[in-house]
Amino acid sequence: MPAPAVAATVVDLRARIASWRAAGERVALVPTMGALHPGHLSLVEQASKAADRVVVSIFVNPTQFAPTEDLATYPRDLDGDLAKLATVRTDLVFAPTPQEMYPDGAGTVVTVGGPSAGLESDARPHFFAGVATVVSKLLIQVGPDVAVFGEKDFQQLAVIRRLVRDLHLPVEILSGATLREDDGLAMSSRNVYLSPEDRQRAPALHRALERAAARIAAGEDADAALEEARGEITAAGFVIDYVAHRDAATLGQPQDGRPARLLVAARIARVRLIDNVPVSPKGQNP
Ligand SMILES: Nc1ncnc2c1ncn2[C@@H]1O[C@H](COP(=O)(O)OP(=O)(O)OP(=O)(O)O)[C@@H](O)[C@H]1O
Ligand SMILES: CC(C)(CO)[C@@H](O)C(=O)[O-]
Ligand code: BAL
Repeated sequence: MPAPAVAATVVDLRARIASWRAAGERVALVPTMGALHPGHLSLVEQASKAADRVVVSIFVNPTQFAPTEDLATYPRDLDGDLAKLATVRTDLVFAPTPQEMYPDGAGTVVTVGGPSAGLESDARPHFFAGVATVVSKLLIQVGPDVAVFGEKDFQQLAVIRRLVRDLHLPVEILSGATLREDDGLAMSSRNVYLSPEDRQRAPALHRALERAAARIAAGEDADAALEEARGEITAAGFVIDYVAHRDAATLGQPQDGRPARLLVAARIARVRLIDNVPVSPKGQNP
């Protein structure tokens, strides 16, 4: 397939989408920060099954980075991303500049309650307002029927579902399963920061979560299972931000009989990784 067309301005984006709308076509949006990997491409494939036209946004959103974080060094490779998108059906890439997205004087911030509290917000207090603001803008700019987000960013997914619900945005949010490397490490654009040694250690995150989830599902004490997971993750060389057992929908405390999730964020050297796995409700284990 040829490389997809690129729109850099909201005016151009809207003109192209208007022509599809005039033909009665359904539109899907896949928001990304680029440096695409197979996990992103799986979301694009899911989008192409749900709509006639697929828009992928590539924008490293400055408002979700703290001044101490990696905005300047975040991997960027638009040409490489376009070549990867040519292998799946993408009709349009929206790649705005920061000035296009946040024109001088832009001062509107979207904050979401509920699932934003705790976890990522404890380590990155600025994060969800930045994400909610840029995702609101993208949803308003594109006006898609569906938008697809990855379960890898599980709290982000819950925040976006709440944003869409609370603002009555007319879009269906779909989620895509986490694609993993063969050794279980969740694919992530930031994995390129890992040294070869830390790359060897990194699958410990997923292994520890899976073990703890199996123990909790088998009826063992959740606090003990989490403590053992923390020990394994620390032994692999990570500094833990959180290892948590939460209700999968609200991200509040887990409730008996409702789907739950184990979530982790941890740092190895200067690289911060996140991951999560499901826990089957009691009585529903294989
Ligand atoms: N391994 C994966 N499998 C499926 N979806 C993913 C995966 N990694 C990221 N995504 C999803 O892709 C979308 C864009 O994410 P983003 O561009 O931040 O990529 P990322 O790999 O998560 O990068 P980062 O290293 O910044 O976390 C998000 O909805 C995210 O949840
Ligand atoms: C949703 C998103 C594209 C907003 O910048 C980003 O947080 C991401 O890539 O997960
Ligand atoms: N995938 C989440 C984007 C971020 O960490 O900024």
